[in-house]
Amino acid sequence: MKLIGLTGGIATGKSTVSNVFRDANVPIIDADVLARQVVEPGQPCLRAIAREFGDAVVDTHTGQLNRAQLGSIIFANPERRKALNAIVHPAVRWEMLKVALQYYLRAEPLVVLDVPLLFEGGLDRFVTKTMVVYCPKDVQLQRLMARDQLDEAASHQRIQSQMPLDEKCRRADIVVDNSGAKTATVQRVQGLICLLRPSLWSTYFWLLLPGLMINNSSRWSMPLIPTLAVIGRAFPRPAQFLVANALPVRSFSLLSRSAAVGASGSVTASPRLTLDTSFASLLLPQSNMTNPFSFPSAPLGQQVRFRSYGHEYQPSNLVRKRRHGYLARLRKKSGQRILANRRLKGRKNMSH
Ligand SMILES: CC(C)(COP(=O)(O)OP(=O)(O)OC[C@H]1O[C@@H](n2cnc3c(N)ncnc32)[C@H](O)[C@@H]1O)[C@@H](O)C(=O)NCCC(=O)NCCS
Ligand SMILES: Nc1ncnc2c1ncn2[C@@H]1O[C@H](COP(=O)(O)OP(=O)(O)OP(=O)(O)O)[C@@H](O)[C@H]1O
Repeated sequence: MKLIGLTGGIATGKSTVSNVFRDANVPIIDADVLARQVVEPGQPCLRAIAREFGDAVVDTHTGQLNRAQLGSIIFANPERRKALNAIVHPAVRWEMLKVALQYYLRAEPLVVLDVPLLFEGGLDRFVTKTMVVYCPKDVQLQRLMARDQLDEAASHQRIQSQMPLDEKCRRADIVVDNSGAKTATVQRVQGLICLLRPSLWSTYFWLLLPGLMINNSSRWSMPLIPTLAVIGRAFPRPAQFLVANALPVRSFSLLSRSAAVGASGSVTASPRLTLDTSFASLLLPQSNMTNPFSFPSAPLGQQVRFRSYGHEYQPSNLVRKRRHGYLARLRKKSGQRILANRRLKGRKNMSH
């Protein structure tokens, strides 16, 4: 499993980048989300915070942590911040480890660890690659002030509570420039995702490795971890990390025979692929509505020609798409590189 450590300065755009990963069906372990979970009412961390900072930081009516008040205390005082980190960080790390293990057992090839304090906490040692989201200081300040409704002094305090962004960029394996428009960042990250996705073989190799290390003489240890992975896949992903929409809707020309035809005219071959009927109708022979694979959009009794007949050169769209289509490109490393390059160049069409 490739673990990408995603970090950056406060409000430089980590969530914006992690959303691109999420849309590409890459699981995210979000430290900010976990840091909120471990201070829910009734959690030991919340009791420890109340002991350390006084009951005033807990809302008497709801029992929730008063985040604005605690924020104003810790961002103004490095000692108090250290005290809070000492309470919250061990619990967050434990949660991160548990979720990462679940993803490992599910044989997820690529997982993102979104941690604002990745370098400060020394967690960069445990990830395969570190990725820093960068934007210039004045842009960062403006975005932070606008998003959190903070004045300039308070925003400066928050920025200075973290390692300088330039230092993070120096330590990073990958720097994502988010100083321009969001769409440019999204395209850049989509290209990176194609390059970062490990091949099936390397995923399988890393799954096998612990089995080999446990006992390399036992023939049962080899398939142990992959078997666990298959079992793990049977369980749903941890609820908070469920992906809202797996893949962007796009046209695929490879129709499976089991494709289910929806009432709206869209054809779903699997939960991950949505087929555009306007495109697919060019490729499938549809004789009439009694055909179980016909489209609701085809008029009753109308014959739809699959191809024209003649003696001139008639390239098959189906064969072309099978050889050079999007799915064919995804299958090979070289194809993935082509897609990544086209994304980076901002091409409108990814493939044939
Ligand atoms: C102080 C708290 C209550 C303020 O809550 P608030 O809702 O205003 O901010 P939120 O949690 O959304 O964090 C916003 C950003 O602030 C920065 N930040 C948060 N905590 C810290 C910290 N201890 N040190 C430096 N920066 C921090 C991060 O960049 C984070 O993305 C909260 O941030 C907190 O509990 N922090 C301690 C836990 C922590 O370190 N979280 C960061 C990830 S582990
Ligand atoms: N390229 C961009 N152009 C304009 N606004 C942006 C861009 N990227 C992010 N923003 C805005 O900047 C703000 C901060 O972005 P985001 O929440 O993604 O940062 P973050 O690094 O996750 O913040 P935090 O450290 O607080 O978790 C948001 O209001 C977001 O809409």
